[in-house]
Amino acid sequence: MIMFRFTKQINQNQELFLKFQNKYFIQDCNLLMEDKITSIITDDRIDEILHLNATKEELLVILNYIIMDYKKFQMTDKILLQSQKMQKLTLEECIANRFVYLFVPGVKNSMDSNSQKEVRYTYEPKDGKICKEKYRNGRKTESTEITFEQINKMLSSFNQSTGVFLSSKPNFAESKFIAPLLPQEEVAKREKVQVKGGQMLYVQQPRKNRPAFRNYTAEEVSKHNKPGDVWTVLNGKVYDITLYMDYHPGGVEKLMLGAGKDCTKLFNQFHSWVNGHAFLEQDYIGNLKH
Ligand code: HEM
Repeated sequence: MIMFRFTKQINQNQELFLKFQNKYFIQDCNLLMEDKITSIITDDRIDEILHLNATKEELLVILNYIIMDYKKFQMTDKILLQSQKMQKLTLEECIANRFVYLFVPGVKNSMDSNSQKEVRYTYEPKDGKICKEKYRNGRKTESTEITFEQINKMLSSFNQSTGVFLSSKPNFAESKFIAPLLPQEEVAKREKVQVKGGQMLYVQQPRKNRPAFRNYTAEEVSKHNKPGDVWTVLNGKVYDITLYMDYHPGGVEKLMLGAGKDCTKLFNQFHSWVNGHAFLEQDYIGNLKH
């Protein structure tokens, strides 16, 4: 089991110092083992790459993806990869050297690398795709498959200097139907609200007056934009999210921003890692007509 392990120190300049060290560990005790898992431990979460069958290229893409996600989450581009001797390294060199430091200046020191992280992600390359799973307090909450192509696309549209996806820029020509993005400060807050009940309760709700499954125009969708009758479009699919309103961890107010609109960009601005369809499958009422 290989652990790429970030541990953290604070230097004199109060900079967060994540040490990414490819040593051979058994999780939580420093013993040698076989190549199995690449773990990346940061402040808020632990990322594990199950890379028994992964090529170097796949490992590189996954690491890139995690670092991008971390930049996005921390709203920073200030992550530096350095060698033991403080020389700047590329990610490729890091993988080859199997020893690298990650610097994230200006982030508060809150990590205890041994403590149980609330959020854990695992990545497993399988048949040309990556199976990404999310666990919250040990319980699996999401499972998504991402292709390498999708990741490469995301990486190329990721604006390294602002931590924002370039493709998320509002297009004013279509802005009437596309829910507008929110300022970065708002995204950084990431407040969760108290929801009515769990996903199970939402799934079990009786569904009445469900419209027929068909293709809808943007205009038709836009009429369903009031509390008690809310539709939205996510990745070309139309959902009646009236019932979901009370179960959205980000709250009703945020969800209403996508009411009667295409919320895909807004959705990705806040949580591109969430598999929206998995949550809303029951309220999938059709596709958007182009
Ligand atoms: C329409 C489909 C949507 C679904 C199925 C959905 C689902 C979710 C889920 C599952 C979470 C918890 C995420 C986690 O624990 O990592 C979440 C959180 C959140 N969502 Fe949404 N969401 C939707 C739309 C939106 C939109 C349009 C916004 C726009 C402003 C938004 C804003 C938020 C915020 C602020 C949080 C809390 C912070 C966070 O967990 O990052 N969501 N949503």
